[in-house]
Amino acid sequence: MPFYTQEQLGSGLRRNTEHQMTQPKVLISDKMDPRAAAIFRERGIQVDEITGKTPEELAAIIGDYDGLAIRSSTKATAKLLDQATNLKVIGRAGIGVDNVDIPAATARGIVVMNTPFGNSITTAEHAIALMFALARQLPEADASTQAGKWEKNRFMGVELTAKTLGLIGAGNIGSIVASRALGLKMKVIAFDPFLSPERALELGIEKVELDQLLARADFITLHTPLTDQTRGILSREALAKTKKGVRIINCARGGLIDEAALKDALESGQVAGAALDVFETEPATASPLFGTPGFVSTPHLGASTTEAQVNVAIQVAEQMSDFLLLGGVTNAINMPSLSAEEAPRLKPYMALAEKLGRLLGQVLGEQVRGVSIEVEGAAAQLNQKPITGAVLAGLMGTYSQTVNMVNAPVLAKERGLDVKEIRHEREGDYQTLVRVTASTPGGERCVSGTLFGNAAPRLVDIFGVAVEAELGGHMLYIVNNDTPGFIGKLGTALGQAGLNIATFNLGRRAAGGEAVALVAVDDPVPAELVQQLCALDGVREVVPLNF
Ligand SMILES: NC(=O)C1=CN([C@@H]2O[C@H](COP(=O)(O)OP(=O)(O)OC[C@H]3O[C@@H](n4cnc5c(N)ncnc54)[C@H](O)[C@@H]3O)[C@@H](O)[C@H]2O)C=CC1
Ligand SMILES: O=C(O)CCC(=O)C(=O)O
Repeated sequence: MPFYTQEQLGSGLRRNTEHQMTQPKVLISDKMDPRAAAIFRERGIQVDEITGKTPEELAAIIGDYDGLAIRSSTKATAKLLDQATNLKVIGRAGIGVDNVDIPAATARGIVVMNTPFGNSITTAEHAIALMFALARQLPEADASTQAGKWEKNRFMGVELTAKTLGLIGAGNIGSIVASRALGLKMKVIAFDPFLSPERALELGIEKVELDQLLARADFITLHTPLTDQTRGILSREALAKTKKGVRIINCARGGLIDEAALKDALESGQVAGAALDVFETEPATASPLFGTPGFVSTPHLGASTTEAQVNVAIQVAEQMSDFLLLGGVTNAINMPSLSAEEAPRLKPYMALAEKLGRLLGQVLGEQVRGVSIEVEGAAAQLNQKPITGAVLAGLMGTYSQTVNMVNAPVLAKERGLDVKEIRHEREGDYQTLVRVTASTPGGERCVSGTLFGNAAPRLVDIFGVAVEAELGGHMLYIVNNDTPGFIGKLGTALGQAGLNIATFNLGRRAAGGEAVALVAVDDPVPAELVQQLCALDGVREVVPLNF
């Protein structure tokens, strides 16, 4: 699967093993609102809903699918993805993608997308709900009352008004929590190294360092992803620096808080209350924290409202369908976005770019040290990233079976390929042009192409020689001395080898100088014929090409 071609994406069809065209197939492997499956079906995608499978059971069936729609239960590990031989897209109906091995997916050319906003209000509301639960000890009071105890004097709460809320992480969800907390007349401070002072001002919150937040906050709520920097951000040492009697809420990810240290801090009274929706190990069916006074928990319910689940189900199904049917890319973690509206306009450019990359890869091989991709005229109005991805996929596709637009930029970087992007808004000789220049030890070599009728890719220049050729199927690239009679000899050799010529395109640097022929033939060119052609008088180079 070197490149998601028109056949693989955008036509709504896919090749099955018998090379027949079939509908794309999606597996929904976690419990999801039924609207997701309905959307896939409405858009002509086959869908199976198979939930609760073990990793081994999932590995046995995943090879059948083009798309995998998940929430947080399915673990898309490298081991599972090894079996996912047809998979093109993983859609996470939610925000956190820590259950997906992103580098493994990228390396296999699988786009990973999430739905970053569909459940954020719901999760922010859950954090606020837990803050109230802690402030007024609602779970304990409820349990006691329903046990017939009526312990009115046991449950003395605290007001939220005028208290300081410390946000760790003020992104999507953190900023919604801030707005709700400000409505409750709390003072909000935030530790987030990526929060700009302007944004803090706009949110009406104070940006502080972590130690200041620990020292000042009456309530702390966490809203960061789990990364190497945030793991254990509320460590034993950090908890010791908090204001005595602080209350802590975590609706983000388990692993942000040292759970053993939290238990000790609750028992010592340093922390008056803690509410966790997320745990280091999930499902958390046992935890030393369970039963600790002041501890409240929910089973990762942050996103569990009807509204949020409908939002994320619809969004993930639409995004995955757009990708599988039209090539549109929205909210991808490992690929630049490409809207479903942009995708049809970009598609012919991506086909052109892929062919130019493939041409360079086949002619120059391992000599290519870097590429510069220039877009000119109409092409410069478009998103250049997909064009670059397509050039790289074509270039590296000549020696890698696994490269595609998704993993090409990463693979290029890994291989030390220097990639440059240049944009010329003004038209040159053509209304639209893509030029790819490869740097090689022997100097720069450049090919250019345009679109005829805004749709049909054509090569217009190869290494400084003007030609006009459609790149497709089996071809021969021949460089020879421009002498009378050469074309006749070439035609005879091809005819004797039983190879039918489909199209013949010629160009030359100067009369009597170097000439170039691009010949499209109906069948693959046998190696013996290449040798025979190399031996013809005046031939300098013969390269069989496949597109
Ligand atoms: N409990 C649940 O069911 C749900 C949990 N979540 C989780 O909530 C978390 C937050 O989600 P969003 O707000 O949408 O993410 P976001 O990406 O919009 O915000 C994360 C914020 O954390 C900040 N951040 C990153 N590294 C940091 C560090 N070292 N120290 C302090 N701040 C740092 C970022 O700058 C960003 O502002 C994620 O972990 C997500 O997976 C999301 C939805 C539901
Ligand atoms: O799908 C869920 O219930 C979990 C949501 C979540 O954790 C997320 O979106 O990051």
